[in-house]
Amino acid sequence: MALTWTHKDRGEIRVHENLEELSIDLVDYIAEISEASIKEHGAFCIALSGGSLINLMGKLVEPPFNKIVDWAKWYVFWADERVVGKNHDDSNYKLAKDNLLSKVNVFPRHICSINDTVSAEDAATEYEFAIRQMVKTRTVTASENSDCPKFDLILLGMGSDGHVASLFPNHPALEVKDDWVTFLTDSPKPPPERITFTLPVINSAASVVVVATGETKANAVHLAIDDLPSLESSLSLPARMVQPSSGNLIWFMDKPAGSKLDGFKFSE
Ligand SMILES: O=C(O)[C@H](O)[C@@H](O)[C@H](O)[C@H](O)COP(=O)(O)O
Repeated sequence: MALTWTHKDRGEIRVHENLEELSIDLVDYIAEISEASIKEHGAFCIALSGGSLINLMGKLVEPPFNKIVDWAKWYVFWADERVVGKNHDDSNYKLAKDNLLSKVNVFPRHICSINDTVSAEDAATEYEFAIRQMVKTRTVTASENSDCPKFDLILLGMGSDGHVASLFPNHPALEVKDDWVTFLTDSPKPPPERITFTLPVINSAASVVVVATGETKANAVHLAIDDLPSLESSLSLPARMVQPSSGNLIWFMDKPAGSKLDGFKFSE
């Protein structure tokens, strides 16, 4: 059974016994937000990240979720993507396609992936243009309190350095405020060339989920969530900068990842 509590500033925290329990809760939440979004505006606009997140979503392709989700109303985006061929093993598109999108009835024309034949800079520019077009046609909702799109759900993984999407500590991409999508050619996590949603876009989402599993993430989870002395809180930790202006923020983690959290330590 998950240990769940709400932090006064940092959203809802769900610490699961194991990955099986986490993955069931995660897909249950995704299905819930999908249904609510479709009811509200006729579509569900979800942005994926790469890494272990996609495997933790695997139960979406199994009963009952594969039957209860209205896949025809899904529009799939990427919160970050490696600038490699879409058939390259490093591609987040390929990861999602092989493990999820090829197994459910999302319409191919509703899958908004990058142009993998251009530079990182051009891929970011073109991706942002594509999203802007979908805001214009009201497929993607516009945020009421920023100049950004309001994705129904942005799913983020988190690195042991506290990066989310392809926003890394102390990287200039963290400072980009006017663009929706930016690019980097020096990612500390290979491959080096990536595009990524900017923080304003992430923080304009209706719901943001951060998934962190394993002992290696425990310190970053602590720094991202707990009340810290001023010195530590001034750290350039991208996961701590995820602060949706009006959306929900939920942290899905297993016990090892949550083991250094103040709330968790006292609950043992
Ligand atoms: O393209 C990427 O590399 C991901 O989007 C990245 O942000 C990932 O989500 C984290 O690095 C966590 O990855 P793991 O869950 O595999 O540790």
